[in-house]
Amino acid sequence: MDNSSEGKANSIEEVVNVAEFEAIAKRKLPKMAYDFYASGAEDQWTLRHNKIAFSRIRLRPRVLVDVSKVDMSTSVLGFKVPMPIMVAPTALHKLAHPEGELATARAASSVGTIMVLSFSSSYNLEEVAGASSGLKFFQLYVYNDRKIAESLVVRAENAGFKAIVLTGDTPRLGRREADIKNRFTLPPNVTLKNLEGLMSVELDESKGSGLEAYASNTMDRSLSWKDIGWLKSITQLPILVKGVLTGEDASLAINAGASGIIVSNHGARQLDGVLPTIVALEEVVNAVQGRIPVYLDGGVRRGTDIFKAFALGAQAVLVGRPVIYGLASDGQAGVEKVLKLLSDELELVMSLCGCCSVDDIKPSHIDRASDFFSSRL
Ligand SMILES: Cc1cc2nc3c(=O)[nH]c(=O)nc-3n(C[C@H](O)[C@H](O)[C@H](O)COP(=O)(O)O)c2cc1C
Ligand SMILES: CCCCCCC(=O)C(=O)O
Repeated sequence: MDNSSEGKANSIEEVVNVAEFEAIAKRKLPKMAYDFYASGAEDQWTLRHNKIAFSRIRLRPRVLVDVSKVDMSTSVLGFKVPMPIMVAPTALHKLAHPEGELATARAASSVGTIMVLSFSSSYNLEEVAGASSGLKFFQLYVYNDRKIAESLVVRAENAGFKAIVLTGDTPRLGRREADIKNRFTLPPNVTLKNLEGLMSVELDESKGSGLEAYASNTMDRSLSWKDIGWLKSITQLPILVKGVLTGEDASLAINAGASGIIVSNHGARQLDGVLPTIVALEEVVNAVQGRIPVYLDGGVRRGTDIFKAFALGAQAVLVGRPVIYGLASDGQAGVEKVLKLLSDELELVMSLCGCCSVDDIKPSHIDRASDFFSSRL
């Protein structure tokens, strides 16, 4: 990726873009933690292309538009937010910072946006709910023991979470070779805190990634579209399906009663070789035909990326690694800075493209005849 200022900042004060947080985080974190956060599956082709694909889309700005007022606000599942950028669910924030998900929740709340808390968080969902008054959704994995999901969904609803994000792309964990080499395991002060009292969490790293071995024993590989009905029978909350990359699955999600879709390849950590999300987005949006909202994550690092996702039909984006790197760099303040940088950049690109609201961002603001669209990659 051509990111000329990537990695140049020596301190938080010097950071001028989101990508620069990664180098600071890398310096601060133990190798095992940094590699866990940074890596993708296998050859990491999709990891690279999640970003490259954004850079291949050109913008078509409109000029001499009155942009003296630019409003980035939108609504997500009926909740008004000042910017269309959410915190994606990512595991184990305590590996990045002692205040972990508590700091992330406070940061999301202070900028007014939504945090999706990972099932695999290192503070439990009640602790995170109590950390800030901001809007939160809960991401769900379903284990072989379905009572665990049932218990967590009820707890999330009682704690005030406003939606369940069902991750559909993880019947097994992808092959993350850095974690295999590092024999990934958890330090004594970090665990999957939501599971305390429900099951013991022990990672066996003797043959490779302890997390992969653990997931392989616990994840319910039989989970399928019919289980959305089961999920709807245990919660009143809207359900977003995360991990959709095809029009076929988008239609199945709608038929199953999903309230929204997150186009995601899990930050390229599951199946290497799948389409970059910004490329998959158009097919999903075409299949959905406006019936439910479509959100996107994967490789979003610039306001221009967010703008391009909107031009292709996304109604909000989520960011994963940048939030973790901000957290590792400077706790709550670091996450706030990441979210603020992205929203400032979005406001600028909207102004420079002649868009006063996110609804003004249209397909005509991007160049559909570029090499990106003729070759798709
Ligand atoms: C370290 C890490 C942990 C993740 N943990 C989860 C998780 O627990 N549940 C989930 O649905 N997705 C998880 N994801 C995927 C993110 O929700 C999101 O799809 C991805 O990070 C977006 O790509 P980006 O990191 O390029 O922004 C994780 C991603 C990373 C990098
Ligand atoms: C439930 C155990 C597996 C946690 C995996 C977290 C995750 O999704 C990731 O990408 O890492």
